[in-house]
Amino acid sequence: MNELTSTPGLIVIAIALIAIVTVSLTLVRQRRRPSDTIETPPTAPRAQTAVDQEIEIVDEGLAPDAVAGPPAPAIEEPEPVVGRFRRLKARLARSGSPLGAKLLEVLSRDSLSEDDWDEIEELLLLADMGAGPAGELLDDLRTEVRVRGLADPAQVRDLLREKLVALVNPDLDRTLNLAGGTDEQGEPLPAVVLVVGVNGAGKTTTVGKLTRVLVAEDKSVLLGAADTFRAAAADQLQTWGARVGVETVRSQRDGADPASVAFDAVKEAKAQGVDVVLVDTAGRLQNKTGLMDELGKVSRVIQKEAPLSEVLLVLDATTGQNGLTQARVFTEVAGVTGIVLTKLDGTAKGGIVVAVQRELGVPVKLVGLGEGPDDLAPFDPDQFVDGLLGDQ
Ligand SMILES: Nc1nc2c(ncn2[C@@H]2O[C@H](COP(=O)(O)OP(=O)(O)OP(=O)(O)O)[C@@H](O)[C@H]2O)c(=O)[nH]1
Repeated sequence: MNELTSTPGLIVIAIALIAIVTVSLTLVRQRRRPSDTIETPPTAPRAQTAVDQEIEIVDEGLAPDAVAGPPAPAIEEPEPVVGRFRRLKARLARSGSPLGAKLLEVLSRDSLSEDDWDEIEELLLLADMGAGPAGELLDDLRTEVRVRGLADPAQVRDLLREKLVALVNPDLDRTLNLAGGTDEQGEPLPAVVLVVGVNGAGKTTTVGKLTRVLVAEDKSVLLGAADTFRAAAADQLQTWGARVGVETVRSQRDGADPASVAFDAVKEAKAQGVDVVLVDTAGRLQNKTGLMDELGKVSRVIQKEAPLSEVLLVLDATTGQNGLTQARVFTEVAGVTGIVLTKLDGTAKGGIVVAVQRELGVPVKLVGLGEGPDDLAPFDPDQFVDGLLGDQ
């Protein structure tokens, strides 16, 4: 009989096969990234607290479920944040801003007549800069051109650039406050970023893009889907998170109390010791009182767990001056600390940056320049003005 087919031979072969399979499986498991195996933490029933009473927690579906997720797709690596604005600048130029080519065309005329100056003012107004800032810019420019006797279009253009940068105000602090602070025991708390704004402005997309920015900066992140108005919004957020291995706390119930979800998200972020928790909210309340009640409650309840580090108001740049009225309500109600101006790639109204900051007294901190996952950039006044003027 052949040695290999003898009983001891078969046993040796079987042992060798088992050993190979075991070693292979171990190697595969080790190679898998930890975020592929995000699991739902067990949800122990919790005792009713004062906060629970205020927010009338309906336990079913509200606990950190919540941290479930669709089957994890391959984890993506977000683009580095440095240099993003430079990459996206061309989109501003392509959006056909009247502050760009057309303005420069007027400025390059031999000597500027009264009609030319009127045309310049009209272009500034069309770009949604607002009557106040547009008038100031025009007066300043006119005076300086006359006093300095500037005739060379290139010099006038440089002066315009300088004045535009000054209007956008490079001195404002645009850094995101992501310092989490500590609790009474000196334990670190997560930074809590609340994201507010009217529906359709791009809140969920912005939270998704911001998650990627933070992941690219090696921060640990947790998401809270407090937009409970629309179940699809939570799904959308969860998908954004899952793409970069970030968990989402959400309710499984349509119309659950947003404050309750926000509370659970911050509580879970504390328990997990993550750096930043981003809370997405709904923006479709009909009136100011309703909005005030809901956002007030969300922010009060969050602060029982950790202070708010940032309240970001997401504004759609394409709504121009009309969006400002709604924006004002949010700033009154929610204590906004920074603006995210979305869809700047799709508007010829870049002047809205100036108007928004003037009207609301809050700096634009981030801008959305496209629908791609990494099309969100920290706002840079110099690069922005260059983009408007069509400098690549
Ligand atoms: N071109 C462009 N589109 C954007 C940008 N930001 C968001 N969008 C699009 O705007 C649309 C609305 O975005 P959402 O994030 O769903 O808006 P939302 O404010 O969360 O809306 P609700 O959940 O209904 O309150 C989506 O189609 C986004 O892809 C941007 O910077 N540029």
